[in-house]
Amino acid sequence: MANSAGQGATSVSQATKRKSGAHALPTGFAARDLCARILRQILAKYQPLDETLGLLDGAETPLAPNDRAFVRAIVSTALRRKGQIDDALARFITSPLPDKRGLLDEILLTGGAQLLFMETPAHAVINIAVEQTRRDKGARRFASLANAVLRRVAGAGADIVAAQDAARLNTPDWLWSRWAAHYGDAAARAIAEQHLIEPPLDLTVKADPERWAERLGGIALPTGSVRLAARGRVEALDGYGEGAWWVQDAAAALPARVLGDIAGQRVADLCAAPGGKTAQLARAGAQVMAVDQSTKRLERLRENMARLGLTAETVAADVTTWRPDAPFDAVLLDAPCTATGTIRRHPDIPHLKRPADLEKLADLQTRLLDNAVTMLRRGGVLVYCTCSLEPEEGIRQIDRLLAQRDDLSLEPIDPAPLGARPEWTRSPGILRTLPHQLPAEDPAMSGIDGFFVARLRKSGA
Ligand SMILES: C[S@@+](CC[C@H](N)C(=O)[O-])C[C@H]1O[C@@H](n2cnc3c(N)ncnc32)[C@H](O)[C@@H]1O
Repeated sequence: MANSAGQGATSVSQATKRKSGAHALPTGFAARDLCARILRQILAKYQPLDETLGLLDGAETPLAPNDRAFVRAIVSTALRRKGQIDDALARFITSPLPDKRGLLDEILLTGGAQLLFMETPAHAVINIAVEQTRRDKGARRFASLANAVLRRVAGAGADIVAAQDAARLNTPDWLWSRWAAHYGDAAARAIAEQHLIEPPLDLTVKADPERWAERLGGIALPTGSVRLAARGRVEALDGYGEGAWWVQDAAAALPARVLGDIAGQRVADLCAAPGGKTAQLARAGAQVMAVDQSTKRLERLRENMARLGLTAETVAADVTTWRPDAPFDAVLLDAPCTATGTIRRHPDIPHLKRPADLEKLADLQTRLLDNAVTMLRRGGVLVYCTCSLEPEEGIRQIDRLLAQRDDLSLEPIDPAPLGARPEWTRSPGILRTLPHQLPAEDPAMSGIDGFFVARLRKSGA
């Protein structure tokens, strides 16, 4: 990882100098400038990280691959560690700042992430941050403040970080108190600690996980996923072009398998795109109908299936109202949710989601689930899942459904064929993973997304 002053950016500085006739920008300016702009989009405009990274492609002068990776690393660190960075910066900002201060906060956050967590040389970080401040109309008057604050953070940063409660500071209060109430204080802390660790890459392979693990330099997990510490473009990894595997967190690979043997069955994959679970169902020999309301995301699903050489019928429809021509043998509903179980992979989530989002999504899940049940034949199996840690999006949906319908019952999930750990299947018919529940000696190979999965059967033959 390029963590020096941002290799590859010299050409950007020279080009800018030639164009404007102004003095040369410091090496690495373009990368840090993009970081501040990306962070602004996420923190002030609530745009998801994946979408803001599109700014990388729209850059006036394209960034070198090293610089692109550096931008991703800074932004991800800034989001993951924002509570700690803000706490460190605040110690040296002695008087309140006016509301109008341009990109100052994002520039300081970009600088703080590098100084405190990325071992980037302090002089480069501070020079660039001061130049960014000078060039931003709204922040210009704070250039000497940026200089003084970042210098002090550079000097005292290691001691400050050593004394901080990292898990607590980086977790919003509302999420911390919900997790403590539902899972207990120790689990809430363990979850938050796992979020600080950059997660490994998990793959679902069509066959032979042991051989692929060896070929790719990773490990085969007991669940059958292949886990790699590898970084960089997944398209460049062995087996991508031939469609031997797809990217899917080890927990995300469990719900489709909870359906059991589905070979030859008609299976509905509801809220299917981009198709990680569709691929599993098709690979298991089912006739799959993949339904999603987003035509754009369904297009991606079709591309993914084509690369993998797998087939599924696709339908663009709203699953809260859609009716199939005939009932299905099995239904998988992977409902949209707050995705608080995936914070380690998406460190923007705590900065984007609010309690009101939870309420809205829980209501949508209720409507999706109620309609999904109507698509199931008598005697058929329904699997409901979300990648959320919040009970409203998991167990409470199932409790409500069971209280309203006497033709459905929870059916025990056998952990053995799933390679599931005992703590994931503590109540019959429910599987629940928490982010810290797949420990490993090497922290970089640890963790699993937080998923809720329920298996229900409709009575009758
Ligand atoms: C959690 S993602 C699904 C991930 C997918 N199952 C996979 O494994 O790759 C949720 C999906 O729900 C879709 N969605 C949201 N509301 C919907 C609705 N009312 N009807 C159909 N699809 C919906 C979104 O477009 C999104 O693709």
